[in-house]
Amino acid sequence: MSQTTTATAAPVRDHLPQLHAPRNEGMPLDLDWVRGVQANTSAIERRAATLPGRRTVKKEYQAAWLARAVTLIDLTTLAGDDTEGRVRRLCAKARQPVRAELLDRLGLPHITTGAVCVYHEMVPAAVEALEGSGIPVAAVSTGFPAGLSPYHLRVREIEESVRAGAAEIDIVISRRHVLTGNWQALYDEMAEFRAACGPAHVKAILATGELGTLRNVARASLVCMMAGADFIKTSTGKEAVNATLPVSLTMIRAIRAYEAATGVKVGYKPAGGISKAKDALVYLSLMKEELGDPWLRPELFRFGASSLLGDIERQLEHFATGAYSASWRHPMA
Ligand SMILES: O=C[C@H](O)COP(=O)(O)O
Repeated sequence: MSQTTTATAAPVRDHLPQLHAPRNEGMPLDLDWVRGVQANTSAIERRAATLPGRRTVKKEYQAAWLARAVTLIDLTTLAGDDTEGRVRRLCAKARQPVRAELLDRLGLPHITTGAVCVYHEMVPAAVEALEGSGIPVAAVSTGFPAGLSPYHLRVREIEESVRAGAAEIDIVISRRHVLTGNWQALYDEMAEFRAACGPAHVKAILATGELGTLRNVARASLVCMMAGADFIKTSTGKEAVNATLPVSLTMIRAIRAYEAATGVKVGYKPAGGISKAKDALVYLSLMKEELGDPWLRPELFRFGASSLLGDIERQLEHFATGAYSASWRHPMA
């Protein structure tokens, strides 16, 4: 049962400068709703298992879809040996992620990535390097990746990153609140983190690989949205298991349920281990099928990825020239 997703036109043609979606103002914690959420793990896993083998996008549209995927990448470096120089090179890549000549040959518009994602200390360098580009800087925060530094310092870290110019803050939640079913504590934490973000949009990293069950993933997604998360994000990239398709289905369906109840569209960011162009196409078709076209834009969908762009570039080069280039020709920074 191969269902083919077809684009009606080159899907990147309408790529606009980066805009954020309206904020999610949140709602009071509805514990009955949270406790009533179930996740049918075997059904979710069965559905997820059918996704990679399907022909998701027709061949003739693939280059355009891959270019679309580039516009959705939070181009990321989160390494202990990050330097301002590396971040500046990454930002140059974000401004021009694919060679102009290649895009011209494919008849595609010039594009940028969705954002650049760095640690707090690298925010000023990224802000300076991206000035005038319209590309937002995202800062990981709140004691990323474990989220176990003193609580007041986690709140302070958010405020400092916003002051340094980050337009997006990727916070990590306290996994223990999920594992102990303390939904009130998770809600309060998320609401305070959101308030500390001020005008910056907030992505809630659930670290799903550490939450035990898909039911916990579904409930944590819902609580974070109720507390005002603008995006929910799977992983830090540092857990043993990061973004997976079953987790994505679970979180996407929580987003759908939240929209049905509140009318508010919350964004989705799978992160960690997404490094192949073909995986990006699977995610795009999943978003289109489960949530629809609004979630194919940077306002509502991002890939958290450090090496995906290199593989997409190689595929685009193949579309343009018929030959693959070596991966070393596509350095990130
Ligand atoms: O949020 C982004 C992730 O840390 C990137 O993970 P990755 O290096 O596996 O692509």
